[in-house]
Amino acid sequence: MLITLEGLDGSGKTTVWEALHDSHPEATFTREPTESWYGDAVNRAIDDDEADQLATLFLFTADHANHLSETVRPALEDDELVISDRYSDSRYAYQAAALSGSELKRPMEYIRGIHSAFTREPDATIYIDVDPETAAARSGKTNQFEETAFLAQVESNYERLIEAEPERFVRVDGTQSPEVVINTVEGVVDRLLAEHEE
Ligand SMILES: Nc1ncnc2c1ncn2[C@@H]1O[C@H](COP(=O)(O)OP(=O)(O)O)[C@@H](O)[C@H]1O
Ligand SMILES: Cc1cn([C@H]2C[C@H](O)[C@@H](COP(=O)(O)OP(=O)(O)O)O2)c(=O)[nH]c1=O
Repeated sequence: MLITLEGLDGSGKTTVWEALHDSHPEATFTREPTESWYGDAVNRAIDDDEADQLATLFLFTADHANHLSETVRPALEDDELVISDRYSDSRYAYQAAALSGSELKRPMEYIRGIHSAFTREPDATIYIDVDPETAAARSGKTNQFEETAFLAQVESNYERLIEAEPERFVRVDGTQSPEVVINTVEGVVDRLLAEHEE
């Protein structure tokens, strides 16, 4: 089973993902951008304010392809629980925002289209919900994607994704204390696993 964690920068995904290591030690924990050289290339683009946004999309997508073949698909074939800190929805939300106003007419549809031929949809996605102001403040605005106005566009893209597939998403209020958010997500993962095994 593939469960992904999504949300704005600073929503608390990594805090939750780390806590899940203790509550669900049997799972395969992974993330995007990955630790591979493809992920290194992605991180160079994230840190370059002048990076071409279409080129950046393809770097993220290349990293995703390698992530699928090296980590996600083999673990799923072994019937493992895979928990990924960010996954394809991050592209649909962030790169659609980064490419709004570009030559692409419908950036989100385009990005979904290039993924659809090869990606593996998550079985469930936990969306950690915080407002863009909280997200920007918590993340410290260290890169081009962490500005409040940009994150507001990303947030509305996530809302479009949730509206289109409400059955896949589980929304968790990320403005609660870390303890409450962690307990809630651990409970959600247990429920999803139980439903998956039915
Ligand atoms: N529920 C929370 N309430 C307040 N601060 C939080 C909460 N969860 C995480 N943080 C803090 O916010 C910052 C970003 O958290 P992090 O887990 O790295 O978020 P993300 O991976 O979504 O960017 C960190 O300093 C973290 O300690
Ligand atoms: C995976 C992914 C991340 N990003 C952005 C979100 C972050 O600003 C940055 C790095 O991701 P990440 O390391 O997960 O940052 P954070 O823990 O702060 O959420 O890359 C995209 O724009 N598209 C993507 O597909």
